[in-house]
Amino acid sequence: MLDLDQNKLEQRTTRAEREVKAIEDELQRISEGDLSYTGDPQLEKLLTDNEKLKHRLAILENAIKAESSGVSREPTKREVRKRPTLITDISSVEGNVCILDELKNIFEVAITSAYPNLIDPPIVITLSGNNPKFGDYQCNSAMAISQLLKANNIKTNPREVANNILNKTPTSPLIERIEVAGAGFLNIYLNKEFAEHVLNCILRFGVKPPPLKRERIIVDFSSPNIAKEMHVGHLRSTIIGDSICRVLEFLNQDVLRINHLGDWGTQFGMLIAHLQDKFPNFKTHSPPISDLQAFYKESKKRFDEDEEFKKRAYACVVNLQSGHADYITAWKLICEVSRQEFQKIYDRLDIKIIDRGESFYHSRMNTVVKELKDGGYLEDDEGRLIMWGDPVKHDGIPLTIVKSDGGYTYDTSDMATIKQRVEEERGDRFIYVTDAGQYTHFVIIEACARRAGILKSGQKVEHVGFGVVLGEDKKKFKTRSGDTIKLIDLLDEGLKRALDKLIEKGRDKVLTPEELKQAQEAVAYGCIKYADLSHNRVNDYVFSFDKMLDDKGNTAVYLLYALTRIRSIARTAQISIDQLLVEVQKSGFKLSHDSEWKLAKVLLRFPEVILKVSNDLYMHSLCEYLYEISSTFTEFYDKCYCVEKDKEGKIVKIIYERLMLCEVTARIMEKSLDILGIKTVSRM
Ligand SMILES: NC(=[NH2+])NCCC[C@H](N)C(=O)O
Repeated sequence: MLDLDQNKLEQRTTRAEREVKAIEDELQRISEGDLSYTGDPQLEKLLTDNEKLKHRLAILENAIKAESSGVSREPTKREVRKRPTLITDISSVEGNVCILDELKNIFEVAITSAYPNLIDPPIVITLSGNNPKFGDYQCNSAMAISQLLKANNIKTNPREVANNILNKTPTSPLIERIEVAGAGFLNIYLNKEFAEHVLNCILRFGVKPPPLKRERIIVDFSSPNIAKEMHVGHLRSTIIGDSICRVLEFLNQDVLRINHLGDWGTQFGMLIAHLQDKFPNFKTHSPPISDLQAFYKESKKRFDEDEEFKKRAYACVVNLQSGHADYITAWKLICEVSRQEFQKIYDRLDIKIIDRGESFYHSRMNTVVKELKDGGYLEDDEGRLIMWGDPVKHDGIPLTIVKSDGGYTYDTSDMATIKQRVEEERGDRFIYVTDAGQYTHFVIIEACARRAGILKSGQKVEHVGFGVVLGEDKKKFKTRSGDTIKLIDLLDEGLKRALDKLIEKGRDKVLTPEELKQAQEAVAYGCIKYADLSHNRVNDYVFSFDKMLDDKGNTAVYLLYALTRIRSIARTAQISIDQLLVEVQKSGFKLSHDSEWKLAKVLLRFPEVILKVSNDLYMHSLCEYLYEISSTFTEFYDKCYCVEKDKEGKIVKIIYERLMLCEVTARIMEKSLDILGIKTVSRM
């Protein structure tokens, strides 16, 4: 009986143990991701698909590894780049040729034919700097290529690579010769004949832009807020934004200049309430608000101190938002007063811009909010609706799309704005010029717009940020009494200081009153713009009239003087541009003196400087270039006389080539100053 029981018990134990073992095995397989035990056909299919994908992934990973280590292999069809078309004949070249780009093309051809199996080899061309020993430009690809080859167990050294590249470099009318130097540099010497031809073209046809694919570019700049002051930050945005538009317009881009005025928001509630009290008949008689800032301050004071007023202000917002006619009229009146103030600044600085403030997007905000809601992009956060740029990582801060009271924010308006610019304006490039503090705002706007599919690949968002303006004491820019400086007052002071400077130099005695006034304005506004543009915009900058009106160093005054001096050379020679053209065609144009050649090479760089600036939007490179032209010109003029006079001051000889260099220099300087928004004068 006992035996029998024991037997049964043993059998049951073994069975149980077997079952436990089976369950354990299954658990093990499941935890390793193997679900095959289920026998579900759909799952089976997914599992095989998964296996296939894993295999594919391994192949791709290997390919990526091979590529990043620079392994050379047969390039795939897609990787074979279209061979660039090179310039073969000088006469086909015009004055707008970008030498740097052509050299890149030449060396792309050379390098890809020397190393056909290298995927995406580095094509590094730079300006050689001041030492003529290193040529005019350099190709520095040999070192990097040699590294790539070594990583792939191909024994070589940079000099050998440089020589291989040199052997494959096609001849070009741009290049006189190329030398292998040092550790494998390729020093490139430009061809004088080519330079002479280009300068001749500029003389005959003017300064022409290098070709660039036309894009629709929306530049959002200036953008002050209604009823609040337009401060020095907005001045920076205005100056930088205008100059960016100018360079893009010069390059034949389709530019839309937008003033994204802060013309919508809760501040209008108190402004309207105050308007109703102060000017009850505002609907029939335009209210004489001369100082909107003071008006703003008064209404703010009442808003903060008077509960009754506050309630009315809120009611006004509701009425305005719902489009009540009287409230719209009041709002328009207030906006108009501000606009007229802003326009005074724009007129003085010669700024063209289209007003399209936040209110323009009022109804579009509803649409975008609905779309974002429907798309499942919004999350509830204690009653607010927020959107993350990255829904998984939650990097940075999210946008607040709808506030807990149902209202919209700056974020909402910028989402509606970017959607309008993509879908209605059909923009390719979206540029925002604001203080550096708004950088993250635009990063998140871009991320959210991409996430929501508003922005497509190929469409670029660029935030052009800038630093704070400081006073000479390196503190926040304020008046002596500590008030914020009104822009109009600042411009007036500029005018006064410019006139003082001109009188100090005795210019009032030689210029006509009209010329003096022109010079005064050119100097005043020119120096304010140039001081801003000539610094790397991301840095804070110290606003100093003394520094910007200095006629030595890299200032507008120095450049404007230099330009008038160059212009006066042809005037003393009494040679018109037509005569100059005839003479130059007769004698042929030859660069002989070293200083002429040096100046010519600087002038030839204009297209590459313009293309660089239009791409990175750092205008200070153009200012540095202008300063380089002007100092190279001075060096040339010191060494090379253009007009020879006898003891009595009678002209005995004119060197036309040199007058021509003067003319081309002046034209390139004028064009550059024009791009910076600076007016030039013929006499100063
Ligand atoms: N789309 C934009 N958010 N543009 C910039 C607007 C600048 C804003 N009004 C300010 O004063 O700071």
